Amino acid sequence: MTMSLLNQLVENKKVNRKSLAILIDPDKVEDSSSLIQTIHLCTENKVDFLFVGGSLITNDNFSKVISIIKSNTNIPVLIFPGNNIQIDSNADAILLLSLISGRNPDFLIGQHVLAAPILKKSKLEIIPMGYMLVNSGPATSASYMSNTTPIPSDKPTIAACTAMAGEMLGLRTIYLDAGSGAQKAIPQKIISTVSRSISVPLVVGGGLNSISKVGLALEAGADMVVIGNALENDYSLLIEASDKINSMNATLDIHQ
Ligand SMILES: CC(C)=CCC/C(C)=C/CC/C(C)=C/CC/C(C)=C/COP(=O)(O)OP(=O)(O)O
Ligand SMILES: O=P(O)(O)OC[C@@H](O)CO
Ligand SMILES: [Mg+2]
Repeated sequence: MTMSLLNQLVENKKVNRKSLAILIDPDKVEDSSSLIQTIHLCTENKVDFLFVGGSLITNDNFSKVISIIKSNTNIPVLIFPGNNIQIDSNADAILLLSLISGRNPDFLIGQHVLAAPILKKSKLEIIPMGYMLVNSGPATSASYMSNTTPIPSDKPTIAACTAMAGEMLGLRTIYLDAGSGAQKAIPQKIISTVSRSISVPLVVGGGLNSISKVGLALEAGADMVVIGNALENDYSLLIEASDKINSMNATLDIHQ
C-alpha cells in the first residue's frame, strides 16, 4: 500500500528531507501547451508536489488544470484552496487550510462546514493545515480576500504561539505564507522560531523569487518551500531550487 501524502511529509521531516512544491494558479494558465511544458519541467526537475489554487478564480480552468496535470505527470496534485468551491476529486489531496493567523470565523471553520459533506464523498486525502499569513508589505490577495490581518513580520513569538496552538488543536501541518507575489518573503527569524516550536511539517512560501530566498527559508527550518509567481515568466528558479534541495537531501543520504 502506498503511504499517504501526509505520512510522506511526516516521514520526510523525521529525516530532515526537504521538498519542493510548485503552485499553479488556474487563473494564470493561458493555454494547455504552456501548462504541459511547465508540468514536464516539474517532472524533469523532480518537483515533489504540485499545488493548484488561488484566492480568486475568475475562469473555469480549475478542473481542467487538474485534469491536464493528472494526465501528464505522476507528481501528486494538492488543492490549495482559496475557498470552498475549489474542490475537485481528480486531485490527490486537499490542504484543508484553517486560517489561524486571522480572526475571521468563515476562514477558520465556516468554509470547512460547507466543504465537509463534499469532501466526505470524495476520495481526496485530507491534509489538515494551520495556515498563517505573515505581513510582507502591501496587502496580498489572500489577506484581502480573507479579510484578515497578517501576523506582523517582526513578531516571531506571536507566530510561534499561533503555530503551537494550531498543532495543539490537532492540525497536522503548518503553512507560513507571506502571500503570493509578496514583496518580502517570510523572515528567517519567524521561520526558525516557528520551526523550533512545533513538530509537524512546516511549509513556507510567498515571495520566494530568488535562489537565495529559497535557501534562507530552507536553512531557517522550512520542510517544504512553495514557489508560484516567480515561475510565470522564467523557469530558471525551478531548476535552481530543485538542485539546491537535491543537494541538501543528498548529504542526508550519505549520513543515513
Ligand atoms: C474549506 C476549504 C475547501 C477551503 C478553506 C479556504 C481557506 C480557509 C483559505 C484561506 C485563505 C485564502 C484566501 C487562501 C488563499 C491561498 C491561495 C490559494 C493563495 C494563492 O495565491 P493567490 O492569493 O491567488 O495569489 P495571486 O494574487 O498571485 O493570484
Ligand atoms: O507566488 P509566490 O509568491 O511564489 O507564493 C506562492 C504561495 O506561497 C502563495 O500562497
Ligand atoms: Mg491567484
